Amino acid sequence: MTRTIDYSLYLVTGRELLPQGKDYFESLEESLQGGVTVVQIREKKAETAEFLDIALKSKAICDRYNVPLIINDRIDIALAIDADGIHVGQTDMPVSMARKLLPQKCIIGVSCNNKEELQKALENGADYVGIGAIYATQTKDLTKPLVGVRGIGPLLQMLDGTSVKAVAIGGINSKNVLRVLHGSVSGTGHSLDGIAVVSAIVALNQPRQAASELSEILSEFKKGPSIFHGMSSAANGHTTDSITSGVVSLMNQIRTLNPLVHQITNSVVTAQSANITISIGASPIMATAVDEMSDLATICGALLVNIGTLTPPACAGMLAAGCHVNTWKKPIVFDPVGVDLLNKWQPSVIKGNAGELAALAGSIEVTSKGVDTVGNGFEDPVGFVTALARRERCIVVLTGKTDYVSDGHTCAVLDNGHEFLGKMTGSGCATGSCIASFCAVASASAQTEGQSLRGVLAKGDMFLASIAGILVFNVAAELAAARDDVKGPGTFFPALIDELTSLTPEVVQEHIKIKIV
Ligand SMILES: Nc1ncnc2c1ncn2[C@@H]1O[C@H](COP(=O)(O)OP(=O)(O)OP(=O)(O)O)[C@@H](O)[C@H]1O
Ligand SMILES: Cc1ncsc1CCO
Repeated sequence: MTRTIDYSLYLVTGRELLPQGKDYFESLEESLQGGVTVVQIREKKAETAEFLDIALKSKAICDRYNVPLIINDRIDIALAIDADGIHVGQTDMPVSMARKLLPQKCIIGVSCNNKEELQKALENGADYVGIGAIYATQTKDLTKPLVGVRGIGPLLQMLDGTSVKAVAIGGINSKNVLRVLHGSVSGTGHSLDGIAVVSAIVALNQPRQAASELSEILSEFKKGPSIFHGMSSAANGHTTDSITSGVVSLMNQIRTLNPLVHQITNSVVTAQSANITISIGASPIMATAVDEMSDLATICGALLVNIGTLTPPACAGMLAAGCHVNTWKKPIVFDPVGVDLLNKWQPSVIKGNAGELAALAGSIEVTSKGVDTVGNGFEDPVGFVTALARRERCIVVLTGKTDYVSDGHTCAVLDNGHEFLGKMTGSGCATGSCIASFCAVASASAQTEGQSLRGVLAKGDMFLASIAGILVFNVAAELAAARDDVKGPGTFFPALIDELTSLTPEVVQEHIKIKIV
């Protein structure tokens, strides 16, 4: 009988990484006390006798904690110490051959970097796969491309319907583990069975503490319901009435809370978006320098990243800002054109027009001319946003004449707005500023007392906040366009700022055009 293995926190040893003066066996024991659930002994340089000695002593320690032990590469050592399994790389003993040599109870794991390697591992009967490298690391020379967080999901999907388990490896630590867990869930809801770490435990003086922190994050993540582990939305329970009263409540709070909304946006709209943010009752800060990002993340209520006119310094700022804001569990609204940033941090909301979201989704149904969408948009916009929200594990907002907001289960269809918005540059960017401002309010006012936030990337109902941002902007646009002093898009914009400034929740409630599908 093969032993059932809990892959959650998979420690790969690395003696060369131990802090000066730290004993290898002491470090191993402390890691086990912290909650490591499986150990792989990796000794690339040791002679056989030394490897054997380390493996035997490690086995005795692991046995005391009832934690299975796996040997890297060396079948002879695995056999000699009666290990629970063996882990092979792509250039080591093939899985099928190892299977013949090892007792039936031994599990076999294999490192995989891409679909071809994973397919081979499946055909050869591997019990688990180590997917990596996710991030660049110093523990291993990389000869293959990084898988990246977003590369994990498609590989996990290949394991659907099999009993093969998967862990991700490469540069994972307590800072990025939640991003890896959230960002790697496949479109079919397949999530990682665990994460493998080396330096995030071994290189520390307090491995017990490091392991226990990682273990807590992992178990909080796994507690969440199915595909939506830790996602910020209560959309499932929403009705049009609950949305209307939720929007009224967010509007009532925004002017007293006056949240600081950090926006890294394009050079075309920076001042315009900052003014719109002020008019709805929030406070903009449009900083882009990398050095400021860590401090800003502590004081802002939400972050907006819009990549319309991307320059290398702004890109570096976006990278840093998103990582810091994720760490503080604050909302991020992403207005996309390029997707690589999403390997580094997890947005709470993605907002775009049909052309932008089609590009993000890899769909050819809709194309863009510059920043504008060509044609009528998607044939099934509700299906599209719902699928994209599921895939990206965040709220997705599709703007246009009609706006669609989905959390992957429920879709809200919003029919407010005015055609003048389509004739003004940066109206989509402004919608993003409004959404980010309400995300800041929803996050700040979220009821989280007594609730662990360890498995969650941002608190608050981002579905409701996205709807509030769109409604406030679009109802004010209707009021502005109807004014006698507004003759066209030129006079419309100042009137829009005025209407946003004086807009009340009661007026929004009167004008709201919403359907839940
Ligand atoms: N014809 C229209 N009628 C009503 N509302 C509209 C119309 N066009 C756009 N809007 C509203 O304007 C806002 C921006 O949406 P849009 O899809 O135009 O963004 P965008 O294409 O990203 O804009 P930009 O690239 O100029 O920033 C949304 O709130 C949307 O509801
Ligand atoms: C016109 C334009 N060009 C790059 S960003 C932008 C603002 C609208 O998205």
